[in-house]
Amino acid sequence: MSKVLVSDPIDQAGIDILSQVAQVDVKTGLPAEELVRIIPEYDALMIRSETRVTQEVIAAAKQLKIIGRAGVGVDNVDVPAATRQGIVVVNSPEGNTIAAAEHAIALMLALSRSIPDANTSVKSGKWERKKFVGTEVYKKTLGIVGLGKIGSHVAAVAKAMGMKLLAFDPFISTERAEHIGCRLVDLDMLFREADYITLHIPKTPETTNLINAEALAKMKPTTRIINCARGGIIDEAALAEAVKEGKIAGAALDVFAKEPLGESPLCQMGKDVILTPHLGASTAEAQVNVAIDVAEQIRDVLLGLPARSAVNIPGLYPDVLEKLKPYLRLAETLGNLVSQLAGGRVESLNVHLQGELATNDSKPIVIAALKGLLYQALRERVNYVNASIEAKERGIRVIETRDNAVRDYAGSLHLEAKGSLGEHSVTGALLGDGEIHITDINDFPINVPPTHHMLFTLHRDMPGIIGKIGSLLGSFNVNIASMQVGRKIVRGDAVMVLSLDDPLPEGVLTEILKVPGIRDAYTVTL
Ligand SMILES: NC(=O)c1ccc[n+]([C@@H]2O[C@H](COP(=O)([O-])OP(=O)(O)OC[C@H]3O[C@@H](n4cnc5c(N)ncnc54)[C@H](O)[C@@H]3O)[C@@H](O)[C@H]2O)c1
Ligand SMILES: O=C(O)CC[C@@H](O)C(=O)O
Repeated sequence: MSKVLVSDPIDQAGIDILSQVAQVDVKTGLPAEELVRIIPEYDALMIRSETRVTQEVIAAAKQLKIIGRAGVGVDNVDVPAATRQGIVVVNSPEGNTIAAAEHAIALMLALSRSIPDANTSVKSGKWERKKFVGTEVYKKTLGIVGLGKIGSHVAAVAKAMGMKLLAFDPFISTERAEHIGCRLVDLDMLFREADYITLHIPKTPETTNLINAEALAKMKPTTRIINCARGGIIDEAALAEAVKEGKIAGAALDVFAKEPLGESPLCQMGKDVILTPHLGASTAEAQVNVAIDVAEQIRDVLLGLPARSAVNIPGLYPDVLEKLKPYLRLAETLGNLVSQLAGGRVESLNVHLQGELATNDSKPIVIAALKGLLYQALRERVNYVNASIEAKERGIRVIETRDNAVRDYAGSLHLEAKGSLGEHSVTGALLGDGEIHITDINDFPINVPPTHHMLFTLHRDMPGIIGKIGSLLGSFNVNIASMQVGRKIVRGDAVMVLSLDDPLPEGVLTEILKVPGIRDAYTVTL
């Protein structure tokens, strides 16, 4: 039975789903070295934002197939290291959108009306009505940085509260922004004009310290900043200084460069700075959503099915996969076959998609072909996650061409590989019942299903040659299951394809190559 480690607090709904297919161990708050020590026994890891899945953890995770992040941000996972090791990383892109957006709105209102300090004041027996005079958000300008899922929901709520909306998002069209009710502006203008600035962007090299001393200097003394996105997007020391000196009016932060925050100048600030401990996603509803979403994906991957929100493999959604599955098998088989014909150290792979295959998203097909191509070198280590990276690292040039004209088959795939045994090509198609057929080898037409042990020869089409190969194999006690010859012209060059019941014993290939008329011979295991 598979084993899943849940290393952060996850809603029981997720644990229940995982328990259907695996032994689930919930061990939260593990020190880093303890996680490295125990991770080798697990097939899946489910986390929220606390667990740091570092390169060291991944290197130790010899059995791990999937890391599930019950939330959006995967910045606590070393995704490139996971990809390299063939581990799928999945998240829940939408499960906590509403929770995070509502937290940003709550912080904006709490900041405007000093709610946390007013609450503390009343509870301490005071009645300080003058001290807590606030400001309204109605008719104020809200600058939204990042107009994705959360930013868009914040925009909808803010618009309903009568706010004017500016937005900065270099990846969103003006039409989309206008549809949401926002005017797209550059960052400089947003900094200068907004009364409230709310951040809803990922932390990337471009967004790290986006709000620094220079940016803060452009803002109005009445500006308030809300960060419910990621720590590190704001330079916290510069922010504390700006609020202290009255360069801006205040800030409300849910996320920090280092979490837990611990000692920080921000903790010394009064009512104009509000801090929450990364609570954006912490609603009962969001926790159920993300737990179910991610647990279902872990369950599916453990059962050999695709994940719907993998961040490190192309979108193999179940419906797409269902349609493509036979073609993925075809691509893998042909990739494996052509790699054995071309020999080790393949330099280039040309993937030519024909007929209905040319009209589909080709990325999964190319990946499947690479997975097959690398199988001889990497065996079970190569999968859909790391095939492209492994091919790139081996310097394999991948060329993709397509031709949507339908010929003999609805869709067929032609692979050409250049390796240490020269250039070789194979074509394959699916028959009506989904059975794979090899329809061409090195431009010689054939029609054979792939089998476990195969022998291919290139020879001169002449009387007696087939009989000689048959007798030779017989003398080594190798049983031939089927045999077919493909030729372009009579008594010209030809290929012979034999399906064998047994692997070819050592030395037989050398004997075959000695048969007069045989130019080349290859054994293949599929
Ligand atoms: N506080 C929490 O608990 C909590 C909860 C959920 C999500 N989040 C965080 O909120 C953020 C937004 O999440 P989302 O679901 O809306 O993501 P999303 O991918 O839907 O939206 C992000 C938007 O940022 C834009 N963007 C990227 N780089 C940008 C840049 N340099 N400048 C401006 N815009 C840029 C993208 O075009 C996109 O529209 C993420 O960082 C996520 O991790 C935090
Ligand atoms: O796990 C959490 O509570 C935080 C989640 C949030 O930061 C996210 O990126 O989804």
